[in-house]
Amino acid sequence: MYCLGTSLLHPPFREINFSVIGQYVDYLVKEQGVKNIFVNGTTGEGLSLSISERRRVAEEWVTKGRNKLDQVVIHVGALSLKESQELAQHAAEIGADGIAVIAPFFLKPWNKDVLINFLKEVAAAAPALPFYYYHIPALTGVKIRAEEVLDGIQEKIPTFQGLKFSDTDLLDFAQCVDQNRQRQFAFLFGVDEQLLSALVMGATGAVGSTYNYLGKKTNQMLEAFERKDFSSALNHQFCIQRFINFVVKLGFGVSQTKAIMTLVSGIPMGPPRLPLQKASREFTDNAEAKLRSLDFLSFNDLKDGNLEACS
Ligand SMILES: CC(=O)N[C@H](C=O)[C@@H](O)[C@H](O)[C@H](O)CO
Ligand SMILES: CC(=O)C(=O)O
Repeated sequence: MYCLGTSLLHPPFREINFSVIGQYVDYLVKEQGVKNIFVNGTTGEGLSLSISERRRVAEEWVTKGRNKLDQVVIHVGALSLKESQELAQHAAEIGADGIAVIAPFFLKPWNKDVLINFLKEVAAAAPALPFYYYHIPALTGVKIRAEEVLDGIQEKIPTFQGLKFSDTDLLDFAQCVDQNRQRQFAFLFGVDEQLLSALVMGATGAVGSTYNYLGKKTNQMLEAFERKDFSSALNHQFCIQRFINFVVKLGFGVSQTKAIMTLVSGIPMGPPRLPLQKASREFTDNAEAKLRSLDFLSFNDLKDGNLEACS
């Protein structure tokens, strides 16, 4: 069974608008079929929030998601080990389902052992919570291969539950799977445009920004893959890629995700925080036209004779 996590939260507005989180939960569950949430990660600008904001955001997702969501995993990574531990402990107190941690990215661990020592100290602050290592080398600058990090990790971190792998190195990803076949780890893939390839390599789930608004489409791909209908799965992946490729060429990142999600869901995600800049009007208009042409934003009048439509 695959769990399709979305990455969230988009803190709506520069001052976080906590009041839309309940609506956001309902939208993801009902409209996108997404019931696993990854809070305060990349897309949620977790590292741009203060510690007290991170705590409140986590609380709000856990509370509003109760009896609606399957899992709420809180990203608790920080440069300060102490803050990271405090967030881990808080996640346990509020009843989150797991915690995830990125590598510290200013003063960096230079080898696997040092990185694991850091992760271990965070995990120990929440000894009853499943722990995920969030591998995102392009953003942290910590390039230690995930396959190395996983080697022997369970002995060091007894709560180790899995990997969130946000990198395009499928050799590294596949080796993580292959070398841990006897263990019940979760292998969550984080490059949405390549998810199908990762599924072939043994991914057990996915966490990504586009599942906010392409969750339903991605679920169709997961279902096709599960019933071994690989040609349909590939068609779904191509459709998703047509959109991602289009926005990547315009310049795609966290700000643009917020703009698209506001457009598609109608829930105001607000602008990002500095140092990010709000997506331009031109970007949003182009992205909207593309979503319509692919029928990701369904408008009946477009369906007839639309060669590009994906649904
Ligand atoms: C670096 C980054 O933000 N990655 C996101 C999550 O991990 C992905 O969901 C990408 O936004 C997506 O794959 C499009 O490239
Ligand atoms: C996209 C993602 O995985 C994150 O927000 O961390």
